[in-house]
Amino acid sequence: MDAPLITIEEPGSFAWRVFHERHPAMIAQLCAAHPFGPDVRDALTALLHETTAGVVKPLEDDALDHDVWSAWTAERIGRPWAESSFLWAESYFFRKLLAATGFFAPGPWRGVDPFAPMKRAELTNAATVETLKALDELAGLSSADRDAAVVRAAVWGNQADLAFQLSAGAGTEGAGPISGSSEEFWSLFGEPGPVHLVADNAAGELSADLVLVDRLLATGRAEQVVLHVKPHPYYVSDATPKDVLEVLHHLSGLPGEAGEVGRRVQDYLREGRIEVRAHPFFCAPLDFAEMPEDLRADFTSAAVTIFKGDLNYRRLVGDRHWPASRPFTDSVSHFPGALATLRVLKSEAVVGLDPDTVAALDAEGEPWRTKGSHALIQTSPGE
Ligand SMILES: O=P(O)(O)OC[C@H]1O[C@](O)(CO)[C@@H](O)[C@@H]1O
Repeated sequence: MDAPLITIEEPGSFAWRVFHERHPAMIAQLCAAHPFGPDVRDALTALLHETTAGVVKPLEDDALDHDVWSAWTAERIGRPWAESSFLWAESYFFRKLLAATGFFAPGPWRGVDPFAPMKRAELTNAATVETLKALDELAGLSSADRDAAVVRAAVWGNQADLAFQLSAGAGTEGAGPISGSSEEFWSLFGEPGPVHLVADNAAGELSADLVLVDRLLATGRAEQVVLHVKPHPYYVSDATPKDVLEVLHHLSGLPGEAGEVGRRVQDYLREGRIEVRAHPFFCAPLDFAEMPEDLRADFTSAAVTIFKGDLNYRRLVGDRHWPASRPFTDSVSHFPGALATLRVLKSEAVVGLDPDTVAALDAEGEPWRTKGSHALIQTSPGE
C-alpha cells in the first residue's frame, strides 16, 4: 500500500514552511553564531535561494560521501526543488549546508560542527538542568515507576529539538502518549540480548536516552547496547559521536544521579557493553525500508531496536500522507525484528492511531501532528 508522498511544494503547508520560514531563521542564527566570511555567507544565501526557488544542483565538494550522494541525487539534478519529497529535500539541504559552511573543505571551518554552539547551550539551559536534577528522584521510586519514568523522559526528551524550536518555540511536556504506554514498551524485552538504540538529538534528549540505556543494562534487559548516531552534523541538533562524548563529559561531572549515570555509561563503553556506531545511511535521504544490507544485518542481530524521534519515525513508516489508522505493524513490516518508536509528533506522517483518538484530536482544531505537543510509543514484535 502507498499513500501520496509529503512534498515541499504546497505554499503554507508544514513542509513548505520548513523551507521558507525555518531555514532562513536557522541560517541567520548560524551567521550570528559564527564569524563566517563573505564566502560562507554567500554560499548559505545561495543555498537558501536554490532550495526555495531554484533547481537541484549537484554537490561541488569532493568529500568522502560525494559518490554516494551522487547516486542518491542523480534522478533529481536539474529538477525544481519544489517537486521534491520533504524527506529527500530536507536531508539534501543539510548535506549542502555543511558543504556551504566549509565542513568538508580544507580550511578553518573543516570539521567544525556549525550547530555546536546551539547544542552546547541546550545542554546547560534551565530545562535540561531541571530534568537532570529530577533524576535524583528516581532512586526513591519503585522499580515499575522507575521504568515508567525513564521511558517518559526518553519520549519527551524528543521535544528538545533545536530545528523544531526555531519556529515552534520551546515546548512543555504534554499529557500521556496518544498511542502506547511504557508497559507496552517494556513488554518487548524478554531474554537479555543486544539492544540497539537509534538516537536522535544531542544534549537533553541524548542525556535522557543514556538514562534509558543505563536502565536497560542495569536491569539485565540488555546484555549490550549499540547506540547509533549520525556520522555528520544534521537537522541542527542530531547527535554525532562527538556529541556523545560531550554529553558524557558533562553528565559525569554533575552531582547526584546524573553524574552516576554518566560515569556508569563511560564504564560500559570501556567494557564494550555500549558501542557507538555512525553508519552513513543515518544521513541518507531515504526510508529505512531501503537500508543497505550491512545495516540490515546489524539490526537483524538485535533483540529489540529503539527508534527515537520524529525523523527516524518518518523514515521508518514512510514520509507519506498515510491514513492515521493504518496499522503500525504493517508500516514497519520491512524491518527485520522487534522495534519500538518513542517520538514527539513534529511532522505530518503518523500511523497506528485509534480512529476515536484521531477524531478527538481533529476536533480540537489544533495542528496536533506538527505542534510538538503530543507523544507516542509504538511497538512491533517483529516476526
Ligand atoms: O529531531 P526530530 O525529532 O527527528 O525532529 C526533527 C523534525 O524536525 C523537522 O525538521 C521539522 O519539524 C522535521 O522535518 C523533522 O522530522
